[in-house]
Amino acid sequence: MAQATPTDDRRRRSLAPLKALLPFVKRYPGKLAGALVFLSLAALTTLAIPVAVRRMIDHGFDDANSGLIGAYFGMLIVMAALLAVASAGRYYFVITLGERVVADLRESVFSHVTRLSPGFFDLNQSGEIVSRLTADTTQIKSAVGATTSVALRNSLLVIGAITMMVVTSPKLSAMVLAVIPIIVLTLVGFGRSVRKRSRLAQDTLAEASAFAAEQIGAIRTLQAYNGEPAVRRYFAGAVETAFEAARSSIKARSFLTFVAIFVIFTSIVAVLWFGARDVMGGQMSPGTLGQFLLYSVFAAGALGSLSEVWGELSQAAGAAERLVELLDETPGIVAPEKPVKLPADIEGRIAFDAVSFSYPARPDLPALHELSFVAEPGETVAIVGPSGAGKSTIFGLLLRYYDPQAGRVRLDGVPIDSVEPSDLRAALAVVPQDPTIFAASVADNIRFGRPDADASAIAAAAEAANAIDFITAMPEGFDTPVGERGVTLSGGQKQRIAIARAILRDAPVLLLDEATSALDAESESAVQAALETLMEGRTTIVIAHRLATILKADRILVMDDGRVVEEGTHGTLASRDGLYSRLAALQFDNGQTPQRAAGA
Ligand SMILES: Nc1ncnc2c1ncn2[C@@H]1O[C@H](COP(=O)(O)OP(=O)(O)OP(=O)(O)O)[C@@H](O)[C@H]1O
Repeated sequence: MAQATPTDDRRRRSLAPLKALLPFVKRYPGKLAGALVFLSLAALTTLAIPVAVRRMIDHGFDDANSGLIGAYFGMLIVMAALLAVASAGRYYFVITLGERVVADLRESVFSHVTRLSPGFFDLNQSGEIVSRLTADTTQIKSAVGATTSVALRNSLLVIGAITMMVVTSPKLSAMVLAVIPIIVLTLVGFGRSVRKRSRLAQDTLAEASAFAAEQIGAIRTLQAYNGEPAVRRYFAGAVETAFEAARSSIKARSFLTFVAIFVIFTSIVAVLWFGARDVMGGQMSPGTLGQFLLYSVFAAGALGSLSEVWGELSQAAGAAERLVELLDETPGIVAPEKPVKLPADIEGRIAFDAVSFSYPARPDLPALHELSFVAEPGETVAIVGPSGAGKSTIFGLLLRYYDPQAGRVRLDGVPIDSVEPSDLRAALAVVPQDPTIFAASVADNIRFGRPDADASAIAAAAEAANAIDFITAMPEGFDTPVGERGVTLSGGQKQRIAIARAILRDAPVLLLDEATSALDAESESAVQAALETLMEGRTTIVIAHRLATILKADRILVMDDGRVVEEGTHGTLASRDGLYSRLAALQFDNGQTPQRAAGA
């Protein structure tokens, strides 16, 4: 995604990206407080146990105090109960907090992604973004929940146990404490390397997901070209790379665990040896040694877990960093601070005024050069021109998917970058060449044009779009699911659903990208008739591929290489010896004579 800079590199070495999660955690002070209370309670109870054990060893076995032993055991059971309650409470609060934070994080990342402009998606793969939304957030879930709680509990335990060790026996403590810096340094050093490797693993995984999503989406083409083996090999390769990256991060973590546990327990054995000599020499009571030993085992166990947890937190930091990058991505198209309102009754005058534009993915290759034209209210303007001339780009700019580098686009005299993008888009209805059909019912697909439309409005739109016959013939009529991207529909049916959607939208300006694929004569005339209903009384800009459409247009703009090179009606343009007459001869005829096409 974003290019790595030296600052990125510095960030990459710390747990800092996890800080970005704080605002999400702070939204739930109740859960956070609950988690902290139970966390501290569990740690305190654990820390009290060795004291009870010492009293039991030193006094419980005296004949004089034999009655006390029952009381000591009773006390231990109360502590066990407390510890159990505190641990259960901690688990509940911490895990729900983790789940809550990740749910919020997913919502906000997704909602941010929907705000990003198409320019961002020209440069990033959708499958990769989905992987961030799922795989990375899952990794953060365990970090925010379980891992943080283990980290906090163990930090409290380490601090508490060490304090109690010093209180119990300063001499023995000094020996144990000498090894702590060794452990901490190893932790920090390995944490960095784990984090870097974990990020690499997540990045590779995201690439593999993006690849898989694309291939699965194109399964028909894949099979038609016998591309399965190559694609399988590629995916397996990507997954193996991700596995290797994960394994190297796990290796680093295992070694870290080995060092921590070995160093810690060796130092405990040493302490036990010196302590035992003190007990035999009468300088220390057996209970005190027992108490000290328990504290050092607690401290050691806690430090051991901390080393593991550190690795996990470093991994989560890698994932958080990727999400933060996505959240930091600013939309290329922003609403103006003080948006101008479009007139309530939009007439639909469209003006391009010396517009120059190149796509973010191809900054050096202008798609439009100082392009100017006007479409008057109610007028039908056909745009024709060779492939790559910039026809679709005009739609992209009008919909404000992108902003031009120079020049202005106006709707009813108002520059479109001074209005709220949603207001602008509400004034436009689009029928693309290859309409997007969602995996939903026919009715839901049409309702996409106006979400509050009722069933009768949807049926009326389907009727006007000449779609009603095939819809009612479907097994469940309007409620029939159409499959992913409408795989169960024919090309002409998809187009008519898209037209019904645009009819329902009832916007003053219609942007129509005519399908190039040949439909059979019957569905072609059904689609054509539906379009004519739709165009009535609206300003229509149509990227035209059919002579029938061109003949009906009020005006034709002929485009070549990002410029309007000719303008006029079919009659005037065809009689000139220009690009239009050449295109008309080659492209629009399609075996149809003008007369037949006009009458279709
Ligand atoms: N998202 C994009 N990123 C970068 N370049 C693009 C993008 N979309 C189009 N282009 C380039 O911009 C130029 C104009 O493309 P455009 O899609 O507007 O052409 P068109 O006239 O609609 O072509 P066609 O009739 O083949 O659909 C082409 O050179 C194309 O390669």
